[in-house]
Amino acid sequence: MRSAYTVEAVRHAEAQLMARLPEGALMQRAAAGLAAACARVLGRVYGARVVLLVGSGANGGDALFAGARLARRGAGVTAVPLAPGRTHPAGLAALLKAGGAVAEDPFDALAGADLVVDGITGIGGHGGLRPDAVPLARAARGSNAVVVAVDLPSGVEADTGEVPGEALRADLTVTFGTHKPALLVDPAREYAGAVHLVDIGLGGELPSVPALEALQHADVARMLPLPAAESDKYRRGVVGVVAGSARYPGAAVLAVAGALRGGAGAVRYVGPGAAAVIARFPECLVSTGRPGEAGRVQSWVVGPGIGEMREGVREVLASDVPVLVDADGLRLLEASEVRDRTAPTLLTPHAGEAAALLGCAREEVEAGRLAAARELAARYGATVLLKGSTTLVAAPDGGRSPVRVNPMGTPWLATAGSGDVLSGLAGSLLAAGLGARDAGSAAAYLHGLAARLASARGVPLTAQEVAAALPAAWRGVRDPHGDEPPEPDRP
Ligand SMILES: NC(=O)C1=CN([C@@H]2O[C@H](COP(=O)(O)OP(=O)(O)OC[C@H]3O[C@@H](n4cnc5c(N)ncnc54)[C@H](OP(=O)(O)O)[C@@H]3O)[C@@H](O)[C@H]2O)[C@@H](O)CC1
Ligand SMILES: Nc1ncnc2c1ncn2[C@@H]1O[C@H](COP(=O)(O)OP(=O)(O)O)[C@@H](O)[C@H]1O
Ligand SMILES: [K+]
Repeated sequence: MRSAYTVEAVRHAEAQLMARLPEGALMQRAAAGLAAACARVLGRVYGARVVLLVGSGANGGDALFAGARLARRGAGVTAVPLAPGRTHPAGLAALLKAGGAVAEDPFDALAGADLVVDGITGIGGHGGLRPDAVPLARAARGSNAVVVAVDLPSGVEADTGEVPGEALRADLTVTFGTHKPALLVDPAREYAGAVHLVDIGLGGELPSVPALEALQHADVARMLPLPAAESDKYRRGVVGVVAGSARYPGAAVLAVAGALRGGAGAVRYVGPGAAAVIARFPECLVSTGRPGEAGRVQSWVVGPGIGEMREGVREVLASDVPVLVDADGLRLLEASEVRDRTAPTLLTPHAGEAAALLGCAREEVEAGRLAAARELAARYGATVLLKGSTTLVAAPDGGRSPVRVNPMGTPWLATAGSGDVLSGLAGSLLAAGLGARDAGSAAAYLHGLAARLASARGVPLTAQEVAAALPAAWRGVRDPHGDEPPEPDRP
């Protein structure tokens, strides 16, 4: 499990640690890790031209001390102080002593740089880049230099992943002690580039519950249901799928395709797509009546492509088993039908659906995903899986459990019907006995991994191919020697 902590938690942990260490020791650890990462990026330090963008806080101090280390190894290092007179004094002195200098013309320096180090703001920054920093950030991005951000790309909000104004776009972010939410949640995550975590000894001082957590292969492998010797199809769990309509028969097929690969012992399909489903999946139990008449299930999935089937949503929400509501189901539900449930509910909106549920604009959800997921979970008393470039899973427990962020996706998933596959898959995991938070986050993980496998080397994928790659994804997470596939190329 990887985790991310808020600024408050980081500052508290740093204070505890600093109280036991000589003054400046922590910053030296950070600077050493930063300089080593810069040296790896440069390949050859001697003769390299390095420009430091230096803000008024300790983030600038890190940049200056790392610059001093690079200067001692023969790099030509110049600093661009953004708040002259408030530059970290010891850091600046160290840089000058090591042979570095203050840049005479910042834009000339940036134009000729091999490496730019962004030390404008870290966890203390708020409100986006200030006007004087904007042209420098743009010049850095417009140069041929590799841009390395210190702790965070300057201009992003550490705790939320929001980007309120302009921010600096980095190729690599070297972060200290722990990830911060902004490094895992879009839009900020986009600005960070690759992320390298430097251990500065903070681990033991951080609280046991982080703000965010991201599953890894081993975590998912532990959650996935395995049939035991005594299992039969009913004990493994039956998932009921209410999906599709005359207008969208494909949604029924795709949701069932996901459900068949989620570990439940049987899939019951209920709705007008029964003929299409049985033609494609003879292993599915189908009926055309009402959900309440279809026989017992251990979970329901309701919503993909159901059009105006309001009655189906109402009936399923009135049941006493876990329910996943997706797509049209989210439009048709009454908030009280969700809030009054005693069994778990998992809502799986994309940003547009989340905006409709919250009564705000889609852009607002996309700009503040973390806040939107938490707010939805609180308002509906349901677990919320917010889909999109960053998929988040928030539980309705007032922040007691960390929000899960899915590290395993690919923009190739932005293809029609892939959400239907996800809903079936997550519903199947619910039927197999996983809690809503685990079912949602494990499903998003497998779904993302399947998509990465199916789109390997940059091949467009279809929703059916995502479903077909799910067995390979299960195998992948279960393989103790399996490598996690690299992040797909981002445009
Ligand atoms: N604590 C530790 O032990 C360790 C900390 N470490 C490092 O310290 C970093 C945190 O340092 P920090 O607290 O000094 O804040 P920081 O991110 O440098 O920025 C705040 C300064 O910027 C200013 N400012 C604010 N907003 C701004 C904006 N939009 N645009 C421009 N300026 C803006 C604000 O001044 P203002 O002008 O508002 O008075 C303030 O002076 C952390 O990220 C890590 O890198 C490591 O060395 C490990 C040990
Ligand atoms: N830019 C993106 N990057 C990564 N994943 C994405 C992106 N856009 C969409 N997705 C994923 O693709 C799926 C799309 O689901 P959804 O929006 O419900 O589409 P549909 O209704 O067509 O099935 C979700 O799993 C979502 O997280
Ligand atoms: K920075």
